[in-house]
Amino acid sequence: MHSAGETTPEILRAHPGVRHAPTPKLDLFMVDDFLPDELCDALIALIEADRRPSTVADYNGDVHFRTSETCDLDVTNPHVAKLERRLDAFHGIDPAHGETPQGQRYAVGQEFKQHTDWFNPDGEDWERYCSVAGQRTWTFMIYLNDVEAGGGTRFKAIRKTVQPKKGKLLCWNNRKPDGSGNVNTLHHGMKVRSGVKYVITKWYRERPWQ
Ligand SMILES: O=C(O)CCC(=O)C(=O)O
Ligand SMILES: [Fe+2]
Repeated sequence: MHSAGETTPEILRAHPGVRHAPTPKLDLFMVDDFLPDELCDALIALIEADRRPSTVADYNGDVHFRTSETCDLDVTNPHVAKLERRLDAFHGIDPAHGETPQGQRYAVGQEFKQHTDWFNPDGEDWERYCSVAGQRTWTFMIYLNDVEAGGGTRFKAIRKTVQPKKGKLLCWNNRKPDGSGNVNTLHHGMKVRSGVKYVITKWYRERPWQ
């Protein structure tokens, strides 16, 4: 059995074309062509139209840690609703556990340095971000375009860099089997060298988000 904020490797692997990174260190999955090109283009247009500087939790003093821009997507928009339905059908997680989906935009030279998506229970922002809905469980990330150069997502613990590809989904479990944060999920949204990079990020929580 798994809880409402969860999915399982078995559920994910049941879909055609899903690849599982061959490592015991974390559960990481990829699938190409998860979103059709037209939907990627529509989501890029939404990100272009409404973006703000990205923020971080537990600020570490490095103003260059996350230099991208973020868009809080409007879930009443039909393209965003389509994205959400596609995700729901894929992972089976109760949609109530999902945070508002975001778009991220990286221009040349922008990056998100190595971090985990789970929050540090001893960190100063735990109360602010996790007191109601709890820890992040799963991360779903979708590349919305092909990037000319750079912009890969690097998982150092398994020496793997995932290259952006239009419509490709990447997802992973942020926790170890005992529910605590898995440091092997540390990842780096690497600098874009040429072109612009757009991604969707959708995070799930242990308890309902809203
Ligand atoms: O852009 C990437 O490749 C990684 C994005 C990311 O890690 C995040 O938004 O949490
Ligand atoms: Fe991340």
